[in-house]
Amino acid sequence: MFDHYYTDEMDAVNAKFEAQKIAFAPLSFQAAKALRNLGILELVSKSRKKGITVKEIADKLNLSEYGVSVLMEMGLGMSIFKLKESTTEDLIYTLSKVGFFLLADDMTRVNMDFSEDVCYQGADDLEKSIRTGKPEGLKHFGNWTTVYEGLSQTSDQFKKSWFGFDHFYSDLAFPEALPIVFEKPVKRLFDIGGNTAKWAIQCCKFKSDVQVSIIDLPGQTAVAKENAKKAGFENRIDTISCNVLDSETKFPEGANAVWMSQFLDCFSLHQITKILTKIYPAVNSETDIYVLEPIWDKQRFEAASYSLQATSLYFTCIANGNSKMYRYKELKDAVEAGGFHLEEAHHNLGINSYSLLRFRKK
Ligand SMILES: C[S@@+](CC[C@H](N)C(=O)[O-])C[C@H]1O[C@@H](n2cnc3c(N)ncnc32)[C@H](O)[C@@H]1O
Repeated sequence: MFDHYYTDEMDAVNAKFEAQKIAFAPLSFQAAKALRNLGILELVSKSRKKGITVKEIADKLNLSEYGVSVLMEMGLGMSIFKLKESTTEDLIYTLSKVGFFLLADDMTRVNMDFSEDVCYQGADDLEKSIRTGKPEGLKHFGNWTTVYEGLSQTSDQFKKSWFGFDHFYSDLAFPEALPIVFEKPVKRLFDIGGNTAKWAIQCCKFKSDVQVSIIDLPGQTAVAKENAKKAGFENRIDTISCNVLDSETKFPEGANAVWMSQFLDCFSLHQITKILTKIYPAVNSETDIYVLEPIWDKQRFEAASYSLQATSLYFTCIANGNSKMYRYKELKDAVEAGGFHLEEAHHNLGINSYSLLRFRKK
């Protein structure tokens, strides 16, 4: 945990400023997005140390000086721009470090697109979601109980930002997870929540004799099957369509390893234990159960913890109404309550500090 989670050292002047940032957060978010999407950040970046005026930006981008001025002034307040000392009447803007990250940092881009295309409208229903325990914001996209039921039917823009977000985070941890999982011989691996088959395909490329079964909802297994075929692995990757929460769902037997990446965060702690209780009879004492998750109290950087804390709210108002990004102990305890015990934990996988946890039957 970061030290300042325990202390309150900020002076009142700065604390009041922080409170205003929250009070105006919807507007500042939209301003930053407009600065990025209208090409203003890029133009200011290209002006380098020389800097650029509102008039120059307005002329180059064919926008009104009024429109550019309100965005630039808010950007100055948000520390996206810095002013250059000048003798002229006009303010001369340069790009700050914050502006650089908004323009060029992948994590910031992926988070902003996800906030805009997946979360923004539904965030207005957050309070209601907390009261009802349902993802009240999901109705903006379709009439589903969870986002996973409708994922394959959402708009291209929604899918682009949802998958961009999902893949950005887990993809970076996969290369470091592969040698750990395949340290021991794995002939058959079950990938629960295997989604687009990204992990399954990487397993097949990494190990020439592994067979992977993807277990997921029907909309996702159809896409996974297609992707496995395109990658030339249709004989080594099969799919099993099911809802893991249905009472009739039984997990197949015969896996040396069970893999769940960014999967358990789709469920409440109670449901996590229930899923593990279902896996229990399908595995033996030699089967390794792998859980790959970004855990907010295991992050090296505050920006990463903050991203995860914010992602939890997406689960509340859009995804399902009852899950979140977990703390290490609560996640470990929920899995262990299903009849397993933790064998090893690797933290800090990939640049986003994923945790890879290996469990076995008690
Ligand atoms: C966040 S994605 C993770 C995808 C992938 N494992 C990764 O690491 O990028 C969660 C996956 O779990 C699946 N899922 C969610 N609820 C499910 C359920 N009740 N039964 C089966 N699969 C489910 C979703 O369809 C989705 O493919």
